[in-house]
Amino acid sequence: MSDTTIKGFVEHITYRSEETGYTVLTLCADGEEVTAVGVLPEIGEGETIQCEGSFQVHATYGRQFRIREFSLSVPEDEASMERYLSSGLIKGIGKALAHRIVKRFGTETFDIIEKEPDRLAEVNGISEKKAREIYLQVCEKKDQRDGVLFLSRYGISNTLALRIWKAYGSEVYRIIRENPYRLADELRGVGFHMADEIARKAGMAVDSRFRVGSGILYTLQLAAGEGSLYLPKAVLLQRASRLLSMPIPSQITETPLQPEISQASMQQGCLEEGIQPGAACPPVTSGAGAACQAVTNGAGAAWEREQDAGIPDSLSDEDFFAGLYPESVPGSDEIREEEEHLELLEDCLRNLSADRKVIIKKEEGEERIFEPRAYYTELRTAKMLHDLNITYKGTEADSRRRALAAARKTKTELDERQLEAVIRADSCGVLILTGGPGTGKTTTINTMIAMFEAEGLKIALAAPTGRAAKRMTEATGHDASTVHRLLEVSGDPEKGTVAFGKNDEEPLEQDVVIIDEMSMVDIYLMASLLKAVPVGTHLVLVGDASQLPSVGPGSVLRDMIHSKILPTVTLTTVFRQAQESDIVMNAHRINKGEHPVIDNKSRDFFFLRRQRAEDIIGQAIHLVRDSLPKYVQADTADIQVMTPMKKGLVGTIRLNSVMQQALNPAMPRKREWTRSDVVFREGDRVMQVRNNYQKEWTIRGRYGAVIDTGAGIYNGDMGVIRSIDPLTDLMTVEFDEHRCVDYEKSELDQLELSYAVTIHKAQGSEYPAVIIPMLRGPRMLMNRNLIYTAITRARKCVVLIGDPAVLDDMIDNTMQEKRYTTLDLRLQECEEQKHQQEEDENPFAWMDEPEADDGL
Ligand SMILES: Nc1ncnc2c1ncn2[C@@H]1O[C@H](COP(=O)(O)OP(=O)(O)OP(=O)(O)O)[C@@H](O)[C@H]1O
Repeated sequence: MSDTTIKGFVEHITYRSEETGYTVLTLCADGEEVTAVGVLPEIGEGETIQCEGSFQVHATYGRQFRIREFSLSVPEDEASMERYLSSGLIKGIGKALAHRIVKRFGTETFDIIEKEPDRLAEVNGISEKKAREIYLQVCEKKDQRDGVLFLSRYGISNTLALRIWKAYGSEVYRIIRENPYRLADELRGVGFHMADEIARKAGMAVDSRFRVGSGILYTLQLAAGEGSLYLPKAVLLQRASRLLSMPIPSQITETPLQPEISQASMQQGCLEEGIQPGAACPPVTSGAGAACQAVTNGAGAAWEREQDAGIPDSLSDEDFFAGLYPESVPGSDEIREEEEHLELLEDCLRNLSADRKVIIKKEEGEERIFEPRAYYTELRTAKMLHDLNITYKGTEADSRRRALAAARKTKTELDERQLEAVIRADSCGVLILTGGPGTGKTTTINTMIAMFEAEGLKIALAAPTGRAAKRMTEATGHDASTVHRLLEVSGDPEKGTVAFGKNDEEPLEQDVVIIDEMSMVDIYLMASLLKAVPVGTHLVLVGDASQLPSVGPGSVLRDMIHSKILPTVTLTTVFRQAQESDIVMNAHRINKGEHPVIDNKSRDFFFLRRQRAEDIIGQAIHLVRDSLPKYVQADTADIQVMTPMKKGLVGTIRLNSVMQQALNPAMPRKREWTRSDVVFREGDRVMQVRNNYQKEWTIRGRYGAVIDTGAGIYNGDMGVIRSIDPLTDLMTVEFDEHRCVDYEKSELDQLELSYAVTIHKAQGSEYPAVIIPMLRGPRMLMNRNLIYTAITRARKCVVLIGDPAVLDDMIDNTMQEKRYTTLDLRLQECEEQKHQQEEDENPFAWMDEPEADDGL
């Protein structure tokens, strides 16, 4: 059908998607009403537009005009002008005033507004000030629309274009012409690839310094997404070259994976050295320490994100790693090209450093490149931890007495290390308590609480996720909150506007702060926490360093332990004995690289051999629906299937769809909503997938009376869809403790079906029974760390279903992606500085230093 041009004013906007800009509107053109559809920037009713496109007949909606090209016109006749001014687009002008303005100036109205705005004051009811405001608004609207239209030509969505316009205003034309990469470097939501596409359309050279510089910064951001806080220069330049599709200089190579130094081996070291009662310096996990670098498993979280970014299911290890290595030996031309390229990269890196966009540090035999925020956050975190880590001198004997009294009061038989931990929590500013499942961490925390309470101290308990906080509350009998809630978070983390009410100016008032599940705390949350903890507070950090690391950047728990600067007690005795819990014993075996016996003679650890994905899923459904609830005396909703991946034959996407059909099939009386092919049905199990601090919840009594209200639904919170109300257009989800939350359709992106969840998402939660499909997946993901984390989520029963060889391979696979972090090094630097300072102040102090105080 041939293109036509129509011009008219927007009489009514029937529908508009803010996300895509898709708009359905009624256009009044030559006295005729036309339904027009197309992707348009933000326009208002009353505006005059000119559109190019064609008339088509839609099967349901009939004849409509499909807009291909679009431009805004200044209203030309008096009626359009009046309509525009009174449409509400210009604040402060209503119908009557618009009428008076147009009556006064006629068809020259817009000329007057733009060129002689002062004359608006001639109209009754318009002061000079108001005239100026009208002028500014009209100009601003016009400029904004022109800007958005200009950006849309580069394929930028309207919503994003509007944000770009708000950030740069009319400077955007120059930015696009000179350096579109600024958008990627400075604005959330604009990635390097988008800026690169804009630059390509704007005709920018591929070896432009702006492009290379932006590529380097983007490479650092990607590394942060995988958990790293810096990259060694060689690694950075190689990854950046790959991103920029430029030759990879053969002078630089990267080792992407390396064996994990497991918690077990760290503990082994500790066992050998032991924690000698009376050791002068704080006992630390060591042994493997010298060899142990800040290595953590970032692979999983990163892999999950990459899956979301569209990596095909079928990607094999070979495919994945193929991209990581140079393919062939270069010839002389290629070598020259590589050299030039290396020079360009180095030069751009120097410029970034001069502009303070990166920090380059030479340490430990290499050059390291940090984003300034990452560098200073680690540095400040180390400094704050170091400052907090005071030893209350001369109190050791008192601390021991208090710890023993608390143990007596709670009728707890503490072993040597547990007692050591309680004493150090009292005598030190910072204590790290670490150990695997069943090693008595909770018991130790409870004794600490009793001790601090007896001293009349105020205690705060917190954990990184809602579920972990709930578990902490149950285990201690004391209220625990999320760390975010403790710090009185406000704002929206998705938009990067998080603020904490508790900080260095308004610190926490409690005398003792105990944080559980520390393995999930990333460096930024840690820094925010420490800011709010004043020196003199007792900070107790509890966690299992063998669990998956935090989703966010950093390797906080492991680095703190590895630094050997902070008092650390590692619990290694497993108190839950084999006859009582094979889950715990097997988890410890797996952590040490041993293979559990899978003869199904256990009461809580089972392996069901199945080869085909269909059989695995069928078996999982049978267990969830029929056998496990009775076996562990729990609700069907408490039996959790957890799997390594989102995609694939037994990934969460597929499992959720199949399990939904089996456990909560469609029925005429069950209402449902659909979002991106996923059906959300009344009765479905769902999980909140991001923190929403503002989301309000209500608890109602039997007859609907409100019993309690509050705000905050967190990433990982699980619930059931209770109702979908067609009248209010709201979906009500009931979370733990009967907290009911209403969701609008547009908020469905905050929820996912949760019949099956990824192991990463289940981190920090516990369930009565856990089912884990064992089917082959990417080796990078399927490692010991992951299976250890999955198994330790179960309280009463674990059922693995699939191929036993997969379990064996996971246990043997200790390869994981390296997280580049330096909190340990910074802590050591703080300590060195302290010694140096002491030495400078009194260079002969060592001469009259007493013999090492045994501390206890
Ligand atoms: N010193 C001890 N002597 C005997 N039993 C103990 C001792 N300490 C803890 N226990 C028992 O061992 C079991 C596990 O202890 P606890 O729950 O404190 O460990 P945990 O490390 O917190 O475990 P998880 O990480 O699995 O929650 C509990 O039944 C507890 O009563």
